Amino acid sequence: MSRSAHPAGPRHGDVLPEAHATTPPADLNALDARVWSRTATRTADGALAVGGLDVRTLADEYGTPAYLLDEEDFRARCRAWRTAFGPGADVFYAGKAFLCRAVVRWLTEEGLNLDVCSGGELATALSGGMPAARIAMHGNNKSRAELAKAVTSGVGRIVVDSFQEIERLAGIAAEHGVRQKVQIRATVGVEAHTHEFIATAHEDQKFGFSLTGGDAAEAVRAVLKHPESLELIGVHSHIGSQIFDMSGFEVSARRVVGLLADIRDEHGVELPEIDLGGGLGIAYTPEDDPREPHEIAKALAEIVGRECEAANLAVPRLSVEPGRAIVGPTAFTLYEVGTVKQLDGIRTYVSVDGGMSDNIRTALYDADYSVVLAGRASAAEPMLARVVGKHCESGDIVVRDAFLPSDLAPGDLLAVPATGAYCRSMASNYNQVPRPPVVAVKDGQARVLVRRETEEDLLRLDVG
Ligand SMILES: Cc1ncc(COP(=O)(O)O)c(C=O)c1O
Ligand SMILES: N[C@@H](CCCC[NH3+])C(=O)O
Repeated sequence: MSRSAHPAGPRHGDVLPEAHATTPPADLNALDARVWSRTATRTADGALAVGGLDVRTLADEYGTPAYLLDEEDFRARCRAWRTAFGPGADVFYAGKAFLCRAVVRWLTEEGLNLDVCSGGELATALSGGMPAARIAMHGNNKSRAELAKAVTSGVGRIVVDSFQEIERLAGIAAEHGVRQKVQIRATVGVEAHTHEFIATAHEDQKFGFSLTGGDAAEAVRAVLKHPESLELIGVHSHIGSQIFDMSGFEVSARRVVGLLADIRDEHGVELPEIDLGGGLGIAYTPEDDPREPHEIAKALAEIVGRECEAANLAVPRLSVEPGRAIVGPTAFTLYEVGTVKQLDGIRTYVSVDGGMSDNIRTALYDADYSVVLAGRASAAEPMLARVVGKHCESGDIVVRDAFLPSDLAPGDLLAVPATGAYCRSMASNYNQVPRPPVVAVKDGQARVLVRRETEEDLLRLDVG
């Protein structure tokens, strides 16, 4: 994803059929600020440290693999988004990127709202103390139970995604005597420049109501037929994920405002809100160049303001739903090297003690990551290697092509940055491998947010 075609780089005469790394970095021990969280640094003797803690100590204490989450960075990113959008807009953190109760508390304290898309995410949000009114619920196939829980908990909005769901939700809200606020998920017909699995606004896909096909207008009519149980507050668009190019968001904003104008013309109502979703890309490697929240906020406010003026509409309240852009850069995964296998003339495989069960993104989206030797610094020559996991799958790749010091050996610690989003939340127990813990670090203190799974945890579910 977002991967440019890199020419193969030289390495000990190896043949590198599909190498993506370019030339070795000038300093293999350097921590590039684009991919590392803000408190990541090297200690005087060269080890990686974060939140004031040396990864060697963290590995001893919490084991590997482990996700280490920089709380200060997380909070700073929340504040940057809040400040950029200001009091006239709402920032909903997309819980799917990574959610646990501590994160919910941080979000609540930092003034963010929360987007959930399953009963489990809703339960975590409520259990972590997020006021229900600040929760938005998504999903293309919410169950009756999930809808009922959302309605009875008092969630601030439900984003409806199908005609069946509109009727289902109207019935549930009526049953509970609730007038539920809803937004309509519109498919705005944008081909977002990202991996096809995570683009969501082109016509041929499962989410939302098509604008061009007229389904979005029909969905508005369907919602407005239930004035006692549904209150239509706005239109929602999410064009995809890991996007760098602002033009897709601009087209989306223009089309969403166009729909608001059509609704005003047909029904005589001006809807008070629009949500332009999440999707802002982050740097997984130093080649990626993401936009900052204030640039995004400015661009979106300008386009919405301009389009509303042209359509003679009052500017609606704007909301956005960043997930990856908040949590992605705040964590890295710490692994221990188990084997280093040099296949002469082919490549070097470095096996770590995790893999596709803690980071499926490389296998699923062909995603790029970077990696550094974390337990020490090294002045050895760079070698081009592939960092792989321990699973019974040859596609079990963590970092496809990485320059690491050639004195790398079993027992060394490696750290893969930018794994805060969609790694723990998409982790699996493939090969009955227990999922790693999430450990928050701040000001020299570490705190387990999500503990490591144990074999007992796995066996507890096995009741046959
Ligand atoms: C509706 C919705 N909002 C927000 C997000 C968050 O996206 P990201 O983590 O790319 O910001 C997603 C996921 O793509 C989504 O489906
Ligand atoms: N899970 C995806 C993004 C999809 C987000 C949800 N719509 C990723 O890792 O990039």
